[in-house]
Amino acid sequence: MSGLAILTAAQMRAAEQAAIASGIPEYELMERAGAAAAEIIWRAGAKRDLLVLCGPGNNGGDGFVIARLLRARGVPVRVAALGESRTESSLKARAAWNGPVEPFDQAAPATQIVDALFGTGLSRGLEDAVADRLSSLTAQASFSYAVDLPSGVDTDSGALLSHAPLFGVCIALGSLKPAHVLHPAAGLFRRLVCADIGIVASDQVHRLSTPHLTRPLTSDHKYSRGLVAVVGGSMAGAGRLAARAAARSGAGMVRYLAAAEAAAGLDAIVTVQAKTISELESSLVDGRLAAVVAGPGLGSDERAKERLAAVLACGHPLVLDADALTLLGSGAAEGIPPGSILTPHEGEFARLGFNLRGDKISRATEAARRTDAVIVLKGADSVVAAPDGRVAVSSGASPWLSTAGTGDVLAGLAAGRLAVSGDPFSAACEAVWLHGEAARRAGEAFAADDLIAELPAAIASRL
Ligand SMILES: NC(=O)C1=CN([C@@H]2O[C@H](COP(=O)(O)OP(=O)(O)OC[C@H]3O[C@@H](n4cnc5c(N)ncnc54)[C@H](OP(=O)(O)O)[C@@H]3O)[C@@H](O)[C@H]2O)[C@@H](O)CC1
Ligand SMILES: Nc1ncnc2c1ncn2[C@@H]1O[C@H](COP(=O)(O)OP(=O)(O)O)[C@@H](O)[C@H]1O
Ligand SMILES: [K+]
Repeated sequence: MSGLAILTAAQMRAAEQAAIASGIPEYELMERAGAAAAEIIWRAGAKRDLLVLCGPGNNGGDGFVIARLLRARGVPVRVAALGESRTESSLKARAAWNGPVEPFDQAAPATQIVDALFGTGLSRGLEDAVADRLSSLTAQASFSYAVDLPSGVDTDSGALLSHAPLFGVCIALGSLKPAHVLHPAAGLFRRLVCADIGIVASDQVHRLSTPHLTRPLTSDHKYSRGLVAVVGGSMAGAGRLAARAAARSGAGMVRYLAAAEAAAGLDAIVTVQAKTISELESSLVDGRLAAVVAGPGLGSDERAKERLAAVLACGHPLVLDADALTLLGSGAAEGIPPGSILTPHEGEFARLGFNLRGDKISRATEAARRTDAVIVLKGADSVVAAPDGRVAVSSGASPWLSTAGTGDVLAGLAAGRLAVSGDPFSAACEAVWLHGEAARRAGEAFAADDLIAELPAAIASRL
């Protein structure tokens, strides 16, 4: 289920070198990049007047190619450069443009603007005057395009090294980079297009793609489709949200292991009284259990700790979220059964005590390696990392998801998908995608309960 590859700046350079070694000259890659970007711009803006802003490196070189090719199609093109070109290929592209080049700080606005100032080679923030002018020219244009990356973003972390405007389209060259999917950088464009320039990239790290789901077989029964248990705690509502999401995930059966008298809920969910530790332990002794969810509403007192210990000892694949993660704390690296999924948000991730720095993809990857579990590091950009190094990054989910209880829904959904397939990485990827799709269908100002109601339609869309 891999999607578009995501390469760091160094991996991109290595892929570029491999392409060059295979016989494609570096300048040919620049021509391909410029041609692909020019085509996208032509389709969007046709013959509207265009200003191309070119930087000193190869990103600027791409800009000169874009300018030349669109001029040849009859577009009124102006070019403004930030100083001299400094690379062999960009010098060649500038010479081939063979037209006037205005100083960057004096360029007048245009209907369309192309930011080809900096791409993957940006090593520090833009000077204030440059960043301000880029923002002002972009704000005045009706069509705006960032070539490869919006100038000012850190390629590998998605951090902003200097402030940058909002672009209409970002044209990623050759492959995606982390900044195309990680916030805040991923919020700097309305549309993302990836132009193929013939670079071969590993998709070990990729953008989350739409899953391919399957219908139950005629030979299936409720246990073969996957039995999920949700461990209730002191805040029963959160556990019930997880249980109800699991019940609409495609799994065959859901048991809710109640810590108190169970309130009425979805009748299809089998409520099992599991108030005491021995009741909980015996309810977890069932070889048919394919996934157990713990954490939503579990609580953080002594009783919660004992319940979590019973869950960790049961041996079934787990989905651990919320209070379970907080209780695990720095003990997360030990004792998690194989094939499990952990779904922390950034706060819970910090409490897991790995003391990891750096970008979100690297931190999630390292945590997956240390816990031997799939990590879903949630947020506006959710990173799903497997212990073997595979990573899928989701971005573009509805910000309306930032409402209480949606994480509980994700945990239940992940457990349901895990029970269906038994594969924790694909289950986590499917859950994140379905969660985002359900949010899209739920529209605005929804509650977590509304998200659950949309799950069957989200699943139906991928059968
Ligand atoms: N990889 C591929 O396959 C392909 C890549 N291609 C394209 O190449 C792009 C990468 O090109 P690139 O490496 O030349 O870097 P780029 O982003 O143009 O900038 C580097 C220059 O900027 C300078 N500089 C840095 N920060 C600065 C600042 N704040 N303010 C001022 N200056 C600053 C830096 O100087 P220095 O840091 O050394 O002082 C250096 O001179 C990539 O994004 C894509 O568009 C395609 O052509 C085809 C295939
Ligand atoms: N701004 C946002 N844009 C997109 N998705 C978001 C945003 N904020 C939160 N989410 C998603 O919503 C869910 C929130 O989970 P969580 O923080 O555990 O909330 P809760 O504990 O209230 O259930 C996660 O799946 C997260 O990825
Ligand atoms: K750029």
